[in-house]
Amino acid sequence: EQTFAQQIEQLRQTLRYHEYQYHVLDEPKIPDAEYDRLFHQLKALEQAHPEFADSHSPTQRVGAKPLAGFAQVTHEIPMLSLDNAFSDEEFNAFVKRIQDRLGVLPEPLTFCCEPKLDGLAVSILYENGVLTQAATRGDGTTGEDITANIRTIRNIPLQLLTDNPPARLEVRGEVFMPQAGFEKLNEMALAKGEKTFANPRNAAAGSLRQLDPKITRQRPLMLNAYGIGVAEGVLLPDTHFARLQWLKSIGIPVNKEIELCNGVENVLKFYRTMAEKRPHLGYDIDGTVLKINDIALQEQLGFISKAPRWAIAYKFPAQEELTV
Ligand SMILES: NC(=O)n1nc(-c2ccco2)nc1N
Repeated sequence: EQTFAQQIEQLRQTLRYHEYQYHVLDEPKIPDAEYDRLFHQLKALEQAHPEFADSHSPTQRVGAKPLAGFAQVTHEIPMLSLDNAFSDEEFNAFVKRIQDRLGVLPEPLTFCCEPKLDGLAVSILYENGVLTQAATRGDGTTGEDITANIRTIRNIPLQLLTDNPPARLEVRGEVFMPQAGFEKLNEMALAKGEKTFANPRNAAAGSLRQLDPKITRQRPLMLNAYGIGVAEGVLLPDTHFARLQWLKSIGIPVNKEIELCNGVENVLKFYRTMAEKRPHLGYDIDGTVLKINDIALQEQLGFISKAPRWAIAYKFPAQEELTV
């Protein structure tokens, strides 16, 4: 005979497991109706026994009342935007710049190749395994706190699926709206005489900027992780691809098209393959993102900050504040 606390905890674990199977592995073990039945059973138990309330329970996705505005969040590690290539020549020039900068290079050079989802970049912070904050990319340094809205996205876990979670883990990824959900949303908007969205990216942006999480919750949004920002209390794998696999293993959804390519020819083949797949992926992509897989090489290469390499500001010493 289980206590109510044990029943509640067991249902929470069971629901987290099935969310992982469905949203991360795409291998549901039970029909949706069974999941819904368990979900409502947990909701009823939690309502009958508020002493066991837990904000990280799978039922706690729509919490807060509408916000008056969005707080600002400063990214500890800037979320910089990507440089672009529009031809094989430009990609080859990118590789040549790397070779010139690094001198000796492993041969072949391994790239982690990813579809470039056309959504909104976000940063999601997990502290001791629980989701505590989420923010938009903003200008790369400062974003908007959209924690309440991010919590409503079904494939984002409220708690990491691991027994020894990192003290702090910042997941970076793209929130997007699949095409089918976008079309259904616009149909409903038309039927209700409301404004429609021009494309899934605008729909995703508009849905994340809702001040009322109850509205965001009704929008068919999804996350695909593509990187890690802050990571404390965990030893991360030393390649990007292995880091993405690790994220997937602890419950974070990662796009299934991502693969490793050895050498420029295979990278360009991935690019052409993704171009062919593009019309029937079910979500918008606007290209591919091709990353050096080895983290040590990434760190050697670093970032070209937004600042131009050709100008410098020569400042006067700070003036003593005039005390009035
Ligand atoms: N949008 C998108 O799918 N992205 N964006 C990155 C990225 C942005 C900065 C570093 O990596 N990676 C992927 N797959």
